[in-house]
Amino acid sequence: MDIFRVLTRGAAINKKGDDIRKGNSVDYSKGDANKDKPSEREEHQMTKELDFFRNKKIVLKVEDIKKRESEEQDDEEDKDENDENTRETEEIIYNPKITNKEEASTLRKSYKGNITGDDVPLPIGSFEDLITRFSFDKRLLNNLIESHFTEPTPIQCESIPMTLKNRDILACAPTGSGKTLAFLIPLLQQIINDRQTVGLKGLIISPTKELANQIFIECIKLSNRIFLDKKRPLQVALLSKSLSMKLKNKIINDKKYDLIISTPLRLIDVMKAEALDLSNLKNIIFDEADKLFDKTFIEQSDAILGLCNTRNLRKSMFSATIPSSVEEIANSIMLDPIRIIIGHKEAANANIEQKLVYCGNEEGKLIAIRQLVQEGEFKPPIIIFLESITRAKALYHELMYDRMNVDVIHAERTPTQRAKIIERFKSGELWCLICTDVLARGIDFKGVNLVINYDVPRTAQAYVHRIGRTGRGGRSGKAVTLYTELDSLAVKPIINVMKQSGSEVAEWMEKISKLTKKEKKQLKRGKAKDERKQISTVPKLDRLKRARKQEMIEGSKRRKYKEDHKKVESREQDAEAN
Ligand SMILES: Nc1ncnc2c1ncn2[C@@H]1O[C@H](COP(=O)(O)OP(=O)(O)OP(=O)(O)O)[C@@H](O)[C@H]1O
Repeated sequence: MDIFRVLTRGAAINKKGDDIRKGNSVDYSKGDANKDKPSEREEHQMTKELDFFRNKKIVLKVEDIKKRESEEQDDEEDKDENDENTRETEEIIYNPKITNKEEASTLRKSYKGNITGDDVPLPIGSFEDLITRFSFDKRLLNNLIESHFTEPTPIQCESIPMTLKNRDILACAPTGSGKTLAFLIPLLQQIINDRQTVGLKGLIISPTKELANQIFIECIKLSNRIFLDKKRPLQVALLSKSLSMKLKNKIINDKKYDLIISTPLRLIDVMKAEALDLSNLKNIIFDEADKLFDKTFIEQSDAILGLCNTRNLRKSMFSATIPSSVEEIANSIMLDPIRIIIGHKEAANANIEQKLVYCGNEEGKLIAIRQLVQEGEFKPPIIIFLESITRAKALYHELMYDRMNVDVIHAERTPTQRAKIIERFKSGELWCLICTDVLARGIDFKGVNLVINYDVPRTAQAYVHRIGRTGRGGRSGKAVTLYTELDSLAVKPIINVMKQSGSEVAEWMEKISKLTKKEKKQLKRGKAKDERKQISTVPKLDRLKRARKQEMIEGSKRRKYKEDHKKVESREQDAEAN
């Protein structure tokens, strides 16, 4: 499989980072990868993306704020920070963009927003609107601008004013469309508004450690230098194993944090030990809500809600996919909720070009990957999803053998290993990441070019989230799903997603109807999963040779370790004798 060696020569990755917004993107400017240089049109698009301050008026205002801030810091060092916030916003005159229902309706039409509920507040048309309508905190606004967030995305236009009006919300918006900030910005503002109260005021629940960590990092950036009074900074924590031990052993005060981000089990463990004071909790957010209320997590989410029993607790649910079963749950636990749908509920992000590739059988899948390489479609960074740990490992070994720059993440890898691999992938050092569904949701790798579903996902939701690792933050991306004879049922929901997302579909796909109940049951039973053949295109004899070679290498490593160990022991004995 020399073909993969093509990938290890020529192309270079810019190791400074992958944030296209900071001008650092994968650099294909050398060797064979020269052809992958962004076209003029793409460059123009990138420049447009980089033009954060399209509205010149905002630039002036931001500069005004900063100038005044430094002048005032010199003059009035002892002034109460919070009084200053209010005065500052009163002095600067902003023109809100959305002032009436007609403007709101035009804005909503522009992003296909379907908002239902009683007494729905107006959306914001810019972050400026927050200042006029909600006395938005100056520091928070500065932190947003310093992170280059100058205009709200559609889900942010809707969810921020609704949260600030204390409404429960159920929000569904495409992958990579800024849902994290959509709940973080108003939550932090709520905490600032409630600055007199000491103790935990907000909880964010996420299904995986990686996602919880990502939300925490984003939250730290946004809450930077925000003080709730002269000496008390706004305190945010990720509920890690060590923090939960410290809370349980009373090494840390249970009122220390204003906001905690956690996975369900870790939180329940701390709550049950009564190591967190929940008496002042005002907000709870379920990110990836459909996951948190599906059969794997529902008991845990229910337990959390049972333990958070403060009056008027505001609840929010966010996801890129909200099936009707989750809507029912939301309606049963929320008070007078507002339902926000951006785009089509069952569609994938429209920036993703989706493709289905028929491979006949398992061998065909490896051949299809080689073909992608030959056709120049295999442009890193790439994520490949498989349905099980065993299969992810097998593909990893297969591609490793071909000297591909690849690593694998699944539940059997330690948290440290997972974090290191993610870091390498983000920095561009690692080109291709193989994984199971542990990374299918929420994780924000900015510049991913291609997602490959090596195994067809079992549900439309899983498909939307997996392919949503590309095409984020307004960029475009590609998703290729490989399927075999065994997947004739499993591709049906995917074809539907493709149709809903406006993707081009072949004639035969048009004819495919929805799954019948019987077919759904069959799919759930995972028939194809049991019947899939091992991953390899290498003949059996070669595989045996490979295994033998691997055994010899391992054996030689073991012998060397023993010899080294003996040498150290004898040196220590000599030293003792002398
Ligand atoms: N207002 C904004 N302006 C520019 N970029 C933004 C804005 N809001 C968010 N982003 C960027 O968009 C990217 C995707 O955001 P985020 O991770 O919140 O997506 P998401 O909707 O939660 O996706 P998923 O459904 O996959 O979890 C991030 O890199 C984020 O920094």
